[in-house]
Amino acid sequence: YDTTTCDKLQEIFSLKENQLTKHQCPKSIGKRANTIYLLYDVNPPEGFNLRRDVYIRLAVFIRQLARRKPFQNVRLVLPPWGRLFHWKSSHLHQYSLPWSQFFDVASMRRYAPVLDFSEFLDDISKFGLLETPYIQVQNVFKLFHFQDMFEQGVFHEKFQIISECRKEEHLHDFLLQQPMLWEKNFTCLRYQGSVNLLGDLLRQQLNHAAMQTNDVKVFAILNAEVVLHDQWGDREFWRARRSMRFAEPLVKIAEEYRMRELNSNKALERVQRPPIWEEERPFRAAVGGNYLAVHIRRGDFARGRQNTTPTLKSAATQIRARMELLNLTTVYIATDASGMELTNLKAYLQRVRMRRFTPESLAQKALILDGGQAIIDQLICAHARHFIGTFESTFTYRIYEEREILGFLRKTTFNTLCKNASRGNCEYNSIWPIVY
Ligand SMILES: C[C@@H]1O[C@H](OP(=O)(O)OP(=O)(O)OC[C@H]2O[C@@H](n3cnc4c(=O)[nH]c(N)nc43)[C@H](O)[C@@H]2O)[C@@H](O)[C@H](O)[C@@H]1O
Repeated sequence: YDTTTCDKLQEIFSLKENQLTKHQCPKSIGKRANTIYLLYDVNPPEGFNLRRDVYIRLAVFIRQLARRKPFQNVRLVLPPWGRLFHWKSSHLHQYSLPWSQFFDVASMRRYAPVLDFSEFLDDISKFGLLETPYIQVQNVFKLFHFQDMFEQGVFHEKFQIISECRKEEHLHDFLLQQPMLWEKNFTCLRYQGSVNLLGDLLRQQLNHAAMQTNDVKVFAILNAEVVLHDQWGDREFWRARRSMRFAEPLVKIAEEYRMRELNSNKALERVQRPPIWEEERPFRAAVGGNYLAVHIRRGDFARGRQNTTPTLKSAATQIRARMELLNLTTVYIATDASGMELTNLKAYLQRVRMRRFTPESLAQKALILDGGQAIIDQLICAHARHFIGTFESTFTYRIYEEREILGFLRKTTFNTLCKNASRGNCEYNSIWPIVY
């Protein structure tokens, strides 16, 4: 180490009382010049599956940014999962969860330089800050949409500082609840455009703060869902998406369930699943387990989207018809329906072999949590012979994507439950095929 670096760190983190000693200033600093950590978070009410899409926007951006000076050491920090609105099991601890609870972060890291939040804390501690409770965030940007997206009918990419902005009004964001983060500046920003515009914002910040050698900077973006994809559905999108493999324990539980309850296994399903995503190739010969899978979104959809969400009776009629058409005798139901709704659905599906995953014990539920249970549902739907989803549900979209990666024929995947069983005026989800 050199003492100038240590002095600089002292200054960056304003460690007035907690002076760094020579021993706290490790050699590793010299190897990691100009490290920039980009933290982000999404509007608290948004659900799990939109959050996955926001991650892809940022991962594609960070991967490309890391190729340019002075961003070679940029890191995207994955926001800890706060308690999501749809995670109803109030007896479970579901705060500040790492992404490794649900995803294979090592696999994601082979696409873009990402860190789970605890890894970020470890990383920071390498800079001799282990003893101090705070990590200084240089600037937190809270994003807002522009009121008028089109100036004289034209959509321009732009951002603009909102002068009246009170931090106290925005403290409910999960990220800001991490007690060790301390925001030096808090800026509200109107933002319109693709994620690449964030590159301009960061450059502007670095110009202001004249980045020194061996400097460390931490920035945070709140409401990152405001930034748009650079290119939705292109090769890079799909590479980032394919790198988001689920955590192994969840994959295992889904596999065991398919074997036990659906008489299905890998050999029968014949899906594409090489050990690493980088080995996946264009493939359209997956067969899938001998069952129909249906995602029936209820809850807020049943209340607020009545024009497009079928009643349970209508859904059951459509399920029966499709099973007859495909000569299938088992249906797997993924749903957020209440106990009462499930009883009704079963009544409408009498004499149909209907299956639904529930954790086998309290211990298993405590291990997988509500988020893991939803992922297991998605995995089981992804491996079915045929799938039908809910109109405009991101939960359904993620299953479509998973099936595209596994290599199913499109007609077995991009199906939508109609409002009415007669299928007149049915609204269908769009088809976004995989690109390699
Ligand atoms: C319109 C928007 O739609 C968004 O929902 P949508 O895209 O379906 O999908 P998500 O954003 O994931 O939110 C739905 C959440 O409900 C639970 N859920 C839904 N379907 C299932 C299921 O089949 N199995 C299990 N286990 N859980 C399910 C799960 O926690 C999931 O993340 C909402 O998040 C927004 O708040 C908003 O309402």
